[in-house]
Amino acid sequence: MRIVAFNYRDIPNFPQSTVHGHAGRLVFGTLKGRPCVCMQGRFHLYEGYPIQKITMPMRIFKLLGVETVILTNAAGGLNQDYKVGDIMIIKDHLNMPGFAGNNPLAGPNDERFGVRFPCMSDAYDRELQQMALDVGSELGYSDFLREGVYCVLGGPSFETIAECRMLHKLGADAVGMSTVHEVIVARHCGMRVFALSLITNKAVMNYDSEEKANHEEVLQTGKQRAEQLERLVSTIVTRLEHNNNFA
Ligand SMILES: O=P(O)(O)O[C@@H]1C[C@H](O)[C@@H](CO)O1
Ligand code: HPA
Repeated sequence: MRIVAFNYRDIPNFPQSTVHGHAGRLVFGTLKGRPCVCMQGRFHLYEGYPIQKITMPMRIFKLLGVETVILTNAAGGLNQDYKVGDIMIIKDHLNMPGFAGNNPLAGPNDERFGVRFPCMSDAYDRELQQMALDVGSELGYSDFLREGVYCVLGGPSFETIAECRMLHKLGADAVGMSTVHEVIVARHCGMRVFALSLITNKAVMNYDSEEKANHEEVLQTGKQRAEQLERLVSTIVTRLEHNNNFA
């Protein structure tokens, strides 16, 4: 596969990755003939960026002709059935910063991209979720493939025990610090969205627990599952309809 990569720092007005483990490159290439653009590193509220800046790449992708966006993240497992290393297909989200008014679409609506009040009940494409389940089963991943609700918080501090218990009660299966803002902007401008969480750690829910969430564990679990995640995502991409949905 021939690729062309650009460092974020060389792209005018593009935000810079500040997180360890996020390379900060935009990579263009083809996957079995399908043109793709990949972000090696995304942006987070906790890096101090305004929410519109975090999500700016989505609008750039729309202008480049992208039709399908695939997002992946690391998340803490709230669902007690989840194990570290599980891959969760995101079927819905809880947008906590949004509850407090921090939504990437706040402010004047840019009609060139979409409507003032976009629907979010269909944010995560159901056909792509089913395709991921089918691909996962063909690849032998069914034992660690899940479907669930992702909850975004602002970070960077990990959650307290009381917060984890509350989020679980509210219906979240996993908690993280990204993705949802991009999903909202991608859906606003009509791109199809598919998203996955890798459960990199178990959220601490119990006052007797000795476990402590930490970024090293997140990176380590990411490395352990990287190959399988890559196979899952690349197989999904190669099954997207030709001339229609390019990631
Ligand atoms: O995939 P993302 O960037 O959402 O990963 C999570 C949130 C923080 O960046 C980091 C914390 O360990 O993992
Ligand atoms: N909480 C929030 N974000 C995360 C976690 C977590 O436990 N793990 C990876 N990203």
